[in-house]
Amino acid sequence: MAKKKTKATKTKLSKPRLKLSNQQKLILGSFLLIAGVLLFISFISYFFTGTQDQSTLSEFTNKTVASKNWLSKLGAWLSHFFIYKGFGVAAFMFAGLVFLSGIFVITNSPLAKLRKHWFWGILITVWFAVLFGFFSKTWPLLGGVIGYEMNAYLQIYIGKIGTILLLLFGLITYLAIRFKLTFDHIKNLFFRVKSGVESNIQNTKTDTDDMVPLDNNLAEEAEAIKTAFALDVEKQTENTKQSEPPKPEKPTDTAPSFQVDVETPEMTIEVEETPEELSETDNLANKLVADFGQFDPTLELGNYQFPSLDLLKKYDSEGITINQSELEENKDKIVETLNNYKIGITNIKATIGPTVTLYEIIPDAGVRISKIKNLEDDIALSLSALGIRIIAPIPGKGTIGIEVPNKNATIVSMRSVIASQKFQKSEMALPIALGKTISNETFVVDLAKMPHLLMAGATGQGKSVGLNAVLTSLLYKKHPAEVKFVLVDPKKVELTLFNKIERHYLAKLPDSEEAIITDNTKVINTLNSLCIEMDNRYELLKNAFCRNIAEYNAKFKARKLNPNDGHQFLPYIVLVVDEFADLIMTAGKEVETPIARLAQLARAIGIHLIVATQRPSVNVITGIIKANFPARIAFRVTSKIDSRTILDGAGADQLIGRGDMLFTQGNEMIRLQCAFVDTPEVEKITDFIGSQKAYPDAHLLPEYVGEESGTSIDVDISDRDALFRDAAEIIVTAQQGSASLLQRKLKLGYNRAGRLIDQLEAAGIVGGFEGSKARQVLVPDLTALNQLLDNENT
Ligand SMILES: Nc1ncnc2c1ncn2[C@@H]1O[C@H](COP(=O)(O)OP(=O)(O)OP(=O)(O)O)[C@@H](O)[C@H]1O
Repeated sequence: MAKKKTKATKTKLSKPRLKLSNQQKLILGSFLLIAGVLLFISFISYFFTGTQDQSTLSEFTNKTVASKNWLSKLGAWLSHFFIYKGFGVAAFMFAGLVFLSGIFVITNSPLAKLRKHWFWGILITVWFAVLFGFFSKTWPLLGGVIGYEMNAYLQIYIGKIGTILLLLFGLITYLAIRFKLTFDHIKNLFFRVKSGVESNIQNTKTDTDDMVPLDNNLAEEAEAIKTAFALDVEKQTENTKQSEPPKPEKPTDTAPSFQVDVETPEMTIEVEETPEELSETDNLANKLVADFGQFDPTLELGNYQFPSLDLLKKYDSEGITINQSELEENKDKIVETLNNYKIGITNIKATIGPTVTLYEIIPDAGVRISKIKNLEDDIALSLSALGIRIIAPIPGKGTIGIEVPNKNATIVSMRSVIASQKFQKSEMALPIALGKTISNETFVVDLAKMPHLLMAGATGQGKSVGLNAVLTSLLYKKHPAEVKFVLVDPKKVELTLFNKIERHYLAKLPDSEEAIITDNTKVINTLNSLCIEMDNRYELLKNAFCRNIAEYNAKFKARKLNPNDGHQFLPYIVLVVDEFADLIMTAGKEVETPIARLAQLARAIGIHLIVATQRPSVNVITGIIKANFPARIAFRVTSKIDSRTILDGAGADQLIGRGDMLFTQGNEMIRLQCAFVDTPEVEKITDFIGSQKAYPDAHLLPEYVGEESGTSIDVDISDRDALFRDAAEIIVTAQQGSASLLQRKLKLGYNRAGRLIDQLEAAGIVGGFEGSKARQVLVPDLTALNQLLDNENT
């Protein structure tokens, strides 16, 4: 907008203006105004006094000879010059032009416009002079000498008809250029005149006309079209600046309708020219964007600084070093082992990665691939190395790959992947720099496209580092307004550092104190709250006619969605669950159901899940979870079965650990070295972000009222759980009214334990729900409990 304005001013400035002082302009302007008026008066007077003044013209300097002109001698001379010797009546145009010039000078209007008026004014004058030249013999004053001479000159060369046609051509050209006249306008005018005449005829015949029924039919149709295009008719009339055709004096029902019917085909052509109309909301949105610019979600933390690369550590052992002797040695061993089994090779090529080197071989014709695949252990034995993986064949390459770990692995630093062009220039919604591939290329993926990530690996193989790498990537690329994390960390120590950025990047339940969830019971509430958030977001998307969060946010930024209707900019939400196995063990279905629901539905509304587990067994990673997590990362696992569970194939058991991983998004498997980010680095980053201005609170998720908070529950004695008495005894003995105690002691799921607590409350054994505190136990000891329960039964 600002740009547009400056442009407009520039164009205005470039138009020539008079370089005079304001006083000089006033003097010159008023002189011209007066001159225009004087010319006009003298011209008028000329028609009354011209003939009498003829004789005085030659006596201009003679003071004794007076002129009859209203402006005396000067008037007589000027009018004679302009009208008689000049252009006849058309000379009035000069009076007008001089007067107009005065106005332009005084108001300091652009001279270019004035020049245009003069140009067209002179042309009109000449045109009229030539036209009136035809009548010069009878009325010489009409066209003046110039008009007469020009007319006569043209007649000599093109004759009378030619001159008339030339004048007509001049008229058409003038109208076309000045008033943008088109053929359609002429046609319209013609039809109007024609229909006007016809309607007059109709008027005289209406009483007796037996064609009325037919006309009525036409009339109905025409009436509809007429209403639809009423606006256009008006517009056309204005544009062409033609005078209105004679209107029928008092139109009858049939007559005017018939008239419109004739016009219809021309109207249709005009419709195509009509610019597309914007809806009211679009207009308003455009106006708002023009006034305030696009909505900027980052404005509240406008001064937020992204962490700099210096916060990340540089490692000495970075960069690939080629150990030629190691390469040769491995190559020889591979060739030798294969030869021992009578497998010939036509070609061998090595690609050195940060942790492993890929040897690509092309076997002789006729060698079975499965034969090489079966030699995995033999090759591993001959190379005396862990983690040999054979990829036979490498998809899309027509070679067989043998991955051999390097003797000295190089660290892939977080700094190197964050600094890479690929990451810095990525336009992804949620870019993650995972690490480097075997060909040493930085590997960047979009979490929003995955859309959820499952991570598994035995303890100590790099899962936590992997999670940190994911979170760090997002911190380096996304503003606090654009992404929020929900962190679940049952181990309580892995993600604690992120507490420092609670008010920038974390989301939590309204009543919870800690943003990072470490208590398994709270996870259920959070997951259910995320489900509510998901439903709310779907509602918003539906109302905004958007299919996904990106479309919705783009529309919101363009101010097409009204915040008063509940619309708001939606940040992406990334839910990170560490130690998923632990959660499933303690809460079972109660966790699985909302996780599966989120995984199934949340992709479009910007909630993405990252679930990490140590134990990738089938009762943790159930079929329903697996089906909804197409993107998986496997660090080293201990068994082939675990590898199958997580990757649907072997391979993860052959990794070498320390961040060596396999990544799949459903199809091919990519071996990567995970970027390494150490705890002090994460601490520095979170310190840096945490020290900056933050939002007043963490992003609040919708409130979820869990089952635990149920108030008055009347439970029938006969409906009590079979374990009711046991539960009551445990609670009374421990004097602690908590569901988790029952879960532990009775090995129950959360749901059943919660129900038991409700029943205990109804029986008056424990008190009401008290938020995060355990319920009060109302029965002091087992004797009292027995008494109470016995009394109930009688
Ligand atoms: N990408 C990596 N590059 C180099 N070393 C790594 C990498 N990832 C992990 N390591 C090494 O492995 C160690 C263990 O990693 P990490 O703490 O991530 O394991 P984990 O799988 O989370 O274990 P646990 O499940 O017990 O928490 C790290 O302290 C580090 O020394």
